[in-house]
Amino acid sequence: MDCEHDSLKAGSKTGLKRRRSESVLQPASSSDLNRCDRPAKSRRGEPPIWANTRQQLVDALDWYHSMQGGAALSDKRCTGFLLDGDNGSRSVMTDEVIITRVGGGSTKDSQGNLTLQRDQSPDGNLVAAMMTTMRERRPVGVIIGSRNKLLDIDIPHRYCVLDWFLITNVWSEKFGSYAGYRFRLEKLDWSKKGWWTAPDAEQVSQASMHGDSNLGPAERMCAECGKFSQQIYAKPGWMCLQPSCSQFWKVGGSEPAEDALFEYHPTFLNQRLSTQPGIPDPGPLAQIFDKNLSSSQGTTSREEWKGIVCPQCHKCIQRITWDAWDCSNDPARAPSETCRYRAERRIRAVPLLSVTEGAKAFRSNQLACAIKPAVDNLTCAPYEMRVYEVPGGGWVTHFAANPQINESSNGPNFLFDRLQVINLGLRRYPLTNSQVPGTLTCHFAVNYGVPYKYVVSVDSRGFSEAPAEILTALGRLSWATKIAVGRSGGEYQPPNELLALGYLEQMKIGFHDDGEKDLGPTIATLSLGSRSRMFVRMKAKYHYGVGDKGVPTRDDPILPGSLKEQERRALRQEFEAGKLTLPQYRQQLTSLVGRSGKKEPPKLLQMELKHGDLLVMHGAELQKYFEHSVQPDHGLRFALTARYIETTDKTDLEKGSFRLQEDQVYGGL
Ligand SMILES: O=C(O)CCC(=O)C(=O)O
Ligand SMILES: [Fe+2]
Repeated sequence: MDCEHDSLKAGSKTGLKRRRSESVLQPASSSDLNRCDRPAKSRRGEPPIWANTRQQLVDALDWYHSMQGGAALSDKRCTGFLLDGDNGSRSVMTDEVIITRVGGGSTKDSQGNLTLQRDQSPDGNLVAAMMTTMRERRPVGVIIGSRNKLLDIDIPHRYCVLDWFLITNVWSEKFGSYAGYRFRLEKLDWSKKGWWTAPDAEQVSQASMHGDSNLGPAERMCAECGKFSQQIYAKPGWMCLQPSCSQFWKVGGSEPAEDALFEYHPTFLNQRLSTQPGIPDPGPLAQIFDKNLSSSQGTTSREEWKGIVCPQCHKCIQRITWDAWDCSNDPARAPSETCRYRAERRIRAVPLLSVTEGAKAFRSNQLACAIKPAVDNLTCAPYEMRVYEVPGGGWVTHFAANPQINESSNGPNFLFDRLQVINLGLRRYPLTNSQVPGTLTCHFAVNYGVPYKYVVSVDSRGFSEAPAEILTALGRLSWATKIAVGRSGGEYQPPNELLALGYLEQMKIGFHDDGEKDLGPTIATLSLGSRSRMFVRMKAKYHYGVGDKGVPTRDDPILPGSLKEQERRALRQEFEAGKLTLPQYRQQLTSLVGRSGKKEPPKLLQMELKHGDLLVMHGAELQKYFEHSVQPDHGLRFALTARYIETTDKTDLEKGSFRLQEDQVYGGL
């Protein structure tokens, strides 16, 4: 048995006591990232896989698909677990065992500690998945984050993979006033010490390696409920762990004091369950191989833009550039990183027919629309022009193409083929307002002309450096913009910026607006390749009139079609007439809309964008109060979007100026 753990003490509410250093660990805060109060111990080795951001892990590891929270679930099982800052009280980590909280159902108190707000249910997704995974004895990949304080080593990177572990126990305990779940993880392979252990840590004894049968079960039956509970703690002693029992979490009839000392029972801590037969072999934590040794041509499949583990430095690297995996191309790269691994991948050109043929027609409800378009088959024939007037939000004009348009010289078919062979410089950028720092867009982008900074901050190349195809597209976009704006009586401003987006399979652009401060009110897009669906909806804060925390939206115009529009207007009038105080107005508004600000507002427009189609959004309100998203559904797609950006910056103006060749000017067919 590994004696190191014999008298391991779990912390009281104020922290954790551990025999090695007897120091008290305070809850981690973001300011003490990577810093310990005592000198860090040296460690035996390096992590087999690591990452700087959460999305790097998620992109490269099949078993860790979770952008928030600790547990990664798949098919109602837990496949991976991240131990970062908030482990909760009584958590411990030894060389082979981790005991921590299941997580979920908590909020942070004023000191940043996670506290439960209600009892955690055994039927909740997380707890149920933990239990199923334990019962089925499925190995779980474990990652440690640098905010974790359970180990007194310097954790070398923001996220480091530990190893495969087994969930051996899941049980309930009391945290403050509520019952929550905790679990015990045991390293699957004890034949090698983990990289995180001290270089001089004792090797695991033969008895522990094979399971120590002398330990015997430390279980007792509760005299009150008749159910068995394991003895987790030597101090304060055995407790019934059935939350429904009146004796739950009690020793001798009363609950342990807030500052009681908890000491794990050696039998519980050192039991070895991972030697039992029937545990599936999880294989390697990731396939690590040099992509330079496989084909240098890629496909447009999802596999192509997954992350890989760098064969040289073992960092999870994302597919950031269109045509390479490049370890140095990491926006979160630390100054100490020197790896230059790069695997070039040209995406094999796909014929247009492979993305336009064979798509199943959308069902009518997939395109059902609250707003009916005015259809005009004459003005721009053979384009069919569909004009949607969005109440309170301007116009969306859809120019639906046909084969005659697509096959014409310099037309959409030609552009689709060409964009696949020229080097556009497409790459993924970090999202600016993401909740999880470092999250990259789910599409590739490149900006030409005046720099455009809204959705993502994209470097810009001047139109003088742009491939001819970009200017050809600009000619068509200018034509559509002029017609759409003219029809709605607006003032035409020629575009000076073009954003090209590239979508591989399963990529998309989520809901966003294009309402940058200096951005003109008109945005035109040319779709090439895979068919896609575009959605337009009112922003939640205007649809509901309250934000997701229930606070009324400032300057809410109460748009036509917004939720409880009439009632909201009446309430507003009462408030403005002084019949309601501000708190009364807020309270009545919130109860009127049912604090539904978190639910997704309904989609007002659902349009099918096909190869060759042009789409123009016109009206500043369309960007201010509404948002749009696009979901390609059948493979490779490019979207070329032109805008007018107001600027006085000389360099930017120069970047945005262009002259079209005669064959790039477009006047319709
Ligand atoms: O892919 C598209 O069609 C739309 C792109 C878009 O919304 C944008 O570039 O802002
Ligand atoms: Fe957009």
